[in-house]
Amino acid sequence: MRISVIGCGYLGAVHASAMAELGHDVVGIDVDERKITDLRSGRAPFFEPGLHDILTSATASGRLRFSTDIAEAADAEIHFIAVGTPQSADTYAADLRFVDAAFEGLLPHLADGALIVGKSTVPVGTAERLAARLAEAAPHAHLAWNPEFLREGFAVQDTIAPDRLVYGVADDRAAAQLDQVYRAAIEAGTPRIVTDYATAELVKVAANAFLATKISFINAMAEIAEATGADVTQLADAIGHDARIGRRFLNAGVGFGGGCLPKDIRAFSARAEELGRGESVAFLKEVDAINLRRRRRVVDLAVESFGGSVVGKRVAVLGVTFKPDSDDVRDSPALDVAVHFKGLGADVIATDPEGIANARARHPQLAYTEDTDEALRGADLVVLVTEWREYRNLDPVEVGRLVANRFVIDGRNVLDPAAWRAAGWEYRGLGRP
Ligand SMILES: NC(=O)c1ccc[n+]([C@@H]2O[C@H](COP(=O)([O-])OP(=O)(O)OC[C@H]3O[C@@H](n4cnc5c(N)ncnc54)[C@H](O)[C@@H]3O)[C@@H](O)[C@H]2O)c1
Ligand SMILES: O=c1ccn([C@@H]2O[C@H](COP(=O)(O)OP(=O)(O)O[C@H]3O[C@H](CO)[C@@H](O)[C@H](O)[C@H]3O)[C@@H](O)[C@H]2O)c(=O)[nH]1
Repeated sequence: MRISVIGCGYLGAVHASAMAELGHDVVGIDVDERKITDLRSGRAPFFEPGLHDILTSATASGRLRFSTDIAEAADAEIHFIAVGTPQSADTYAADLRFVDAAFEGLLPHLADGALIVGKSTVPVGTAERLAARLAEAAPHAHLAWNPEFLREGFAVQDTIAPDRLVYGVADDRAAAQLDQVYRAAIEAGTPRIVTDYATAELVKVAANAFLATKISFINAMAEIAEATGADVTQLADAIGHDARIGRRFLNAGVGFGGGCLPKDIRAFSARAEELGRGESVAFLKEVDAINLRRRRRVVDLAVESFGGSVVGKRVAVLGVTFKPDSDDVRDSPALDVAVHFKGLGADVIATDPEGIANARARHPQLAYTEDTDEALRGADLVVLVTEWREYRNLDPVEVGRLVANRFVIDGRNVLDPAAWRAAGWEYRGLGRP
C-alpha cells in the first residue's frame, strides 16, 4: 500500500521504516529538517537497535523516502499521524498542537478514500473531534485510531511483530484498509481488536497506566522493605510466580521515566478530571508521587551515608538514559538523580553508552564522559541508575581499584550485593538490605 507517516521521531521513524520493510511504499514527513536529512542518507536520527538495518535496506529498495513537504504525502492511501503529544507546560494535559497541525496540514492532500490513522497517544475524545472536522473539510476521506504499544529498545520487533493490534474505527472500510497494512502480522496470528474511537484511545492510556502502577506498586513495597529490612527483589520473585501477578515490570529501583509513562498518566488524570471522573484515576497521582520519591531516595541515601552532605564528593553516575538500549533522556530518572546530586554541591561525572549527546543538550552544567573507567576513577560514590549491560557486568574488584571510596548505590537493583560486599564495598540497593 502507499503509506505516509507524519512525524519521524522515536515512533514515526521506526514505523515508516518497518512499513517499508514489510513491502509498503512509504514516505516519512517531518518538520525537522535535520532529522529528514539524516533519514534520507540512511542515518537513524536516534539510537534504536535494528533501526539502522531496516532503514538502509528499505531506502535501498526504493520503497522508503523522506521529505519535509507534506504535499509529498498526497499519493498515499493511508496517512499515519505519529507526531508528539508532550505534556503541556502549564498543566498536566497532553499538548495536541502537533496532532492538530499535522491533521490540518494533511487536509488539502487527501486522495479519495484516503484513511488518516492516528498513532500518537491522545486524550480520549480526540479522534471523535478530528473525525467531525474531517467530515466537514474532506468528507471523501476517513479516520481511524490505531494506538502504538512499542517499547523503545525493542521498537523494530514490536512494530513488525506487535503483540496486539487495536483499531478504533467508525466503519468496516477503515478496518479492512488497516488489515491490508498489517497483513503480515495478522497472518502470523496477532490478535486484533476492532472497536470504537474512545475505546481505542483509552486502551493505550490504560495500558500505560497499568504498567506505571505495577512499577510504583513494587516501589511502594521497596519503601516498606527499607523500613523493615526485607528484600524487595525476593518479594518480587515470590509474588511474580503467581501467574495472576507475573514477574515482569516488578523491578524496583529509581522508577519509570521516558517520553511515555510519566506524561501519559498525567495526561490521563487531566482528561479524567475534564470528564468529571478525576476520582476514578486519583490513584495515578499516588503512582506518580511514589515514582518521583524513588529518585530522591537515591540522593537521600548518599547524603545519609556521607553524614549529612555530599558537597565536594565525587559521584560517578552510571547511565543517563531512561532505560538501556535507548538514547532517550526524556524524563529520565537517571539524569534527574545526576542533576539533583549536582544541585547539592557534589562533583558529578555522568557516563552512558548512547545518551550523552541528548543529556548534554538538556543539562550542559553536568560533566560527562564516554569512558566508564574515567567516570569511576577517583569516585567517592558510584551510582548505577540505568541498567546497561556493561554496568550490570562490572567487576567489583576491578572497579574497586579505580575509585577513591568503595561505596555503590544500585538504583536498579541489578548488582549482586554479596559479590560487591565481598570486594570491600558498601552496597546500598533500593529496598534490599
Ligand atoms: N516513543 C515511543 O516509544 C512511543 C510509543 C508509543 C506511542 N508513542 C506516542 O507517539 C507519539 C510520538 O512520540 P515520539 O516518542 O515519537 O515523539 P518524538 O518527539 O520523538 O517525535 C515526534 C516527531 O514529530 C515531528 N513533528 C511535530 N509536528 C509535526 C508536523 N506538524 N508535521 C510533521 N512532523 C511533525 C517532530 O519534529 C518529531 O520529529 C506520542 O504521542 C507518544 O506518546 C511513543
Ligand atoms: O520493572 C520495571 C520495568 C520498567 N521500569 C522503568 O519504566 C520505564 C519505562 O519502561 P518501558 O515501558 O520498558 O519503556 P517505554 O519504551 O517507555 O515503553 C512504554 O511506553 C510506550 C509509549 O507509550 C509504550 O508503547 C510501551 O508499551 C510502554 O512499555 C523505564 O524508565 C524503565 O526503567 C522499571 O522501573 N521497572
